[in-house]
Amino acid sequence: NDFIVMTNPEDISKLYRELSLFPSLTRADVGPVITSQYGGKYSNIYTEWSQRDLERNENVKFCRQYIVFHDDKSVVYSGPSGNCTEIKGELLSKDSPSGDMKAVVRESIIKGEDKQFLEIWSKNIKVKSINLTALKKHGKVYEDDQFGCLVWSHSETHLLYVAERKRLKAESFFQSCSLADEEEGVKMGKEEETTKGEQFVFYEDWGETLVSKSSPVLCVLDIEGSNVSVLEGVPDNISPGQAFWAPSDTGVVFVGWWHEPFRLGLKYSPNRRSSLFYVDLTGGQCEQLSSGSSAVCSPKLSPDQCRIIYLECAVYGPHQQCSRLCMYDWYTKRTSVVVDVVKRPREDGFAGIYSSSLSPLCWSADSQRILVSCPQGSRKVTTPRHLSEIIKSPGGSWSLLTIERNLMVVSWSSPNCPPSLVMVGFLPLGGSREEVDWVVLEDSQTQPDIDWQILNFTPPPEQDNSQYPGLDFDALLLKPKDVKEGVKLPLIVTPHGGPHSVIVADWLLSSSVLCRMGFAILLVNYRGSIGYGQDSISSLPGNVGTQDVKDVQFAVESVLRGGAFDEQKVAVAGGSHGGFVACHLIGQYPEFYKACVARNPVINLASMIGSTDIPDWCMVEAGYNYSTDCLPDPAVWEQMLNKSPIKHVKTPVLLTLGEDDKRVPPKQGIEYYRALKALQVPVRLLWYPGNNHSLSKVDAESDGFMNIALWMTQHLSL
Ligand SMILES: CSCC[C@H](NC=O)C(=O)N[C@@H](CO)C(=O)O
Repeated sequence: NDFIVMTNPEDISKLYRELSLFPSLTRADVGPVITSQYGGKYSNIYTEWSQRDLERNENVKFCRQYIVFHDDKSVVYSGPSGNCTEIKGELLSKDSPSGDMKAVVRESIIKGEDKQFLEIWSKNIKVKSINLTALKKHGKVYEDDQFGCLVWSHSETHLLYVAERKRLKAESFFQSCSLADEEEGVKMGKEEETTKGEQFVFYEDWGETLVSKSSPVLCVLDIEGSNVSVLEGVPDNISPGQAFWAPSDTGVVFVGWWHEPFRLGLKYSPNRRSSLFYVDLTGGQCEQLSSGSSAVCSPKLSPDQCRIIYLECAVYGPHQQCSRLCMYDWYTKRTSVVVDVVKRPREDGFAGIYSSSLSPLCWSADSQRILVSCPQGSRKVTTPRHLSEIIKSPGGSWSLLTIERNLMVVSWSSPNCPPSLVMVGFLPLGGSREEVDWVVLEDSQTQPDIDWQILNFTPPPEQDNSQYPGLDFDALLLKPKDVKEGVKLPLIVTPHGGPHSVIVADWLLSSSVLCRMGFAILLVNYRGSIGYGQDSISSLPGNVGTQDVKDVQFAVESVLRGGAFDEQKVAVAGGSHGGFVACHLIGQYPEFYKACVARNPVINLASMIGSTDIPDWCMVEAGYNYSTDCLPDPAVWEQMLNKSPIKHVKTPVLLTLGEDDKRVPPKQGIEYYRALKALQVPVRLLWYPGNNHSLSKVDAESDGFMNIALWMTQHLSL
């Protein structure tokens, strides 16, 4: 076995640096159709990208434009127009529907203080710059993809956005206003209203990644008068977001999340009670457009402004579920289900919709079809409304960035191809069987040294789920290419988090670097993952720590039987619920795994329920129903403890924890660290300040990767 795994830290960091250069596509907008002086028609395509900058220790955002000549049915010529430009300080931006203007919400530090501005650009002039901070009509503008939006009215005279509700300045009962403050107030012509005794009042927030987001309000800028107003009429017990202008700009449609009796984390949790609402601009009346007993998100108005499509799922239960695609008819006020929940994958392969956000534009030009990108097993595909028309795609993952007048912009990537392949193509007419003629705008660099495949597994009869029998699952296997015969590779097993999420055949930075170092990586989509039908999802709650763990072990042992891997050099790594599975694996199969890495792992469900932003998750995954008024019950706690991985362990563990994680508080990892120390098991703990659940800040991610790689090489004795 003369195969050498890369172990030198200098070489590993060089490789990481090289592969981390590939940017990812975050957005694409198609501009209006322009007719050139020679009669040819073209549109500009604006794209935004994100790239890690290891030197500056930040993710940089940049844009690049392309020009696409077409005849409304096919692309005639396309190419980039100009080079990339870095984007700084822009929180939100949006071109007006005609393409004549652009709105930007910008953050700028002035004299050491954060200020927010709303800018209007026309041609090459910034025609307005409104200091939103000085106006004091509201708090900070929401730039997140849960609530945030920046939307032009159809008339292009108003802009709609979401911001934190204004809070009165809180003062102590014992503090008198300083002379300087008073003078400043008098100079500005407005003395700020203050309130006493409210300084330390607790404000609930919406949890992980949405801390400091508590009470959003809908705001409208009247561009002509530079006047900002906060919309009235939204009920007080509702947090509004994902808003857009109703047909003819008569009012605003939005998703409202109930925040009573208290807020629960929203990130990765589209199962929160919410509804579609309409607030009328003249009377301020608010109307509920969808049932109040489900969870809805991502409403999109059709180009003919007659219908709204949105996603719907059940409240509570598994956090990610198979969604229903619903349609609300603006004029008949009737709602229909366009695509229902799919329990088992159908004959044609369609397994249901698993998404909590549709693309910003997803309608065909005739307002008859919808395009959705979502996982179907280990692949991510884009499907039009008629299911038989699933666009046949090569392996890998397709993401729809936008569709405008039937011109689709997609990004494609696979485990050996970074996601810079931007393609455009026209959606064939409804009913036609024509294939899409894709044109590549930005090519990508395939990694010839990485081989990958999708493996399918049928659990053995004794591990079948009696309530949901006959469920299969699959896994992605990445291997270094062209390994000599007889060479046995070290194997890193990776269960995903969630548990109701999935690893699709996408570009995965850390897996590709580990693969180039000489490891094989097995990423297992155990039963309970999304993309395989609702039954698969429903089969896991109550069985966490057993079904997921056994599926992963079954996949690993099946792969090892193939003889291509070194049974003495198997390690496991996972984050969050994936960390829970990893820690269970080393507890349940003590001699099998030689090293373990866990990022923000769930260690003890019983102790986590009181500190996570999603206590319902602990109840549901332990097999119980959740209600907001449920009080601690010793029998439930006993079950939660029994299902947790804090057991006898011999395997060395590397823990990577985010100080600001609201989802799986780092105390979970500390609990495990202490147990391992007491057992005298080698453990190393990395503590990342300023990081939350994902540990995705550039320095935490790159430092975490290096430590993981070196932990593996050390404990697999490479
Ligand atoms: C109470 S923590 C639940 C686990 C967590 N689920 C949702 O946030 C999790 O596993 N997260 C995954 C992403 O889905 C992760 O990899 O962080």
